[in-house]
Amino acid sequence: MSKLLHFCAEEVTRLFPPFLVHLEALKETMIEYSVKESIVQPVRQQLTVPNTADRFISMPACVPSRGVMGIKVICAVPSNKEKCLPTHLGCIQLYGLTGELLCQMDAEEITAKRTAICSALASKALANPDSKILAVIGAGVQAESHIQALSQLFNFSEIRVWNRTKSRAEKLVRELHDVGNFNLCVSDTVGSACSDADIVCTVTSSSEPVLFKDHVKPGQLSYRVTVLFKDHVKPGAHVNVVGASSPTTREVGDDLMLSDNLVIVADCLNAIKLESGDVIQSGAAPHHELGHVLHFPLSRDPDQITLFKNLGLACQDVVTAHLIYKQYLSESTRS
Ligand SMILES: NC(=O)C1=CN([C@@H]2O[C@H](COP(=O)(O)OP(=O)(O)OC[C@H]3O[C@@H](n4cnc5c(N)ncnc54)[C@H](O)[C@@H]3O)[C@@H](O)[C@H]2O)C=CC1
Ligand SMILES: O=C([O-])C1=[NH+]CCC1
Repeated sequence: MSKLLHFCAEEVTRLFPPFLVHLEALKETMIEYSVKESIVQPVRQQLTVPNTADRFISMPACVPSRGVMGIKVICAVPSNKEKCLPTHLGCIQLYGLTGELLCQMDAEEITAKRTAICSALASKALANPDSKILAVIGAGVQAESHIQALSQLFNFSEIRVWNRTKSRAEKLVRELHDVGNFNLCVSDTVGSACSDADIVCTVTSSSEPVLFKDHVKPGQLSYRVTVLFKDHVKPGAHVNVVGASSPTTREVGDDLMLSDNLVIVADCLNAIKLESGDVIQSGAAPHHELGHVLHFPLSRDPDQITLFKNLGLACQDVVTAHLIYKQYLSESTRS
């Protein structure tokens, strides 16, 4: 093997594709995955570190149309927050179809941005195009990337952030005060953040189990956290559910998951049935895949609530890493 090309976090930032290029590439990728079925991607492996909520996740995908395959390994370590370390750390290896290792790169920014872009694509396809109020539940890395991405596609007048630790929401609002021409503010409760919101994003993680008596089914041990209930969400709203990507974690109450008025869209129908605690524990039936609704627009009743379950897919990482690698190659050829 020749010398390994490694892009550290700073180089990934420098080589990162512009927002609209990234958006278009991920839109094509999701359609390719669901409609053309030309991407090979198993449901990822998630190893839980014993007696913790920490996960070691390996995510391979092969994208023949772009001539690449690759794997992201990502460690989700919620308790890193207390140590002031990133809670999602990882690396992507990119290979050519002949098997040569093209490069490897830091996965933090890729994970943050490609996840938010997929929520933005789902929102564009499913939400009211004239959405004015965005509610963000959580104030970590994904909260920031979701505010950045969604505010580029919608003309919001107000964005509200709720977080369990209010000071973190206040910090995020201070940091993003000049992102756009909208009122960015902190809400005291999930209910007040979501009241009249056109789009809601749940972007939380939980480290300690919290047992909610009303929500525990007979025979079920526990689930970690539920932050969003049906009463929080107005008819016609769109919800992106981004946290809770393991069978024992939740963000959404059964009342919303099982509502007759709800349409559930997943990034991957195979994965949602194995990974989403909200779907598995509520018994809700997902209806569509993101790639399908991007290709064949859904006609929906204006009072229906749409919910996009965003688990995150390896093909999104491989395609983003490929855009970064191509930018590197074009700079190398020029110099
Ligand atoms: N769908 C996808 O592709 C991806 C999903 N994620 C998931 O999104 C979620 C957020 O990720 P990051 O923003 O990177 O994490 P982060 O660690 O930066 O932020 C986590 C947020 O969750 C909040 N939180 C923690 N425990 C909570 C609880 N019990 N109740 C309410 N809020 C709580 C924290 O206050 C913080 O605001 C995580 O669950 C993560 O695993 C992350 C990356 C990709
Ligand atoms: O797709 C992804 O990278 C992740 N999904 C949940 C944790 C990390």
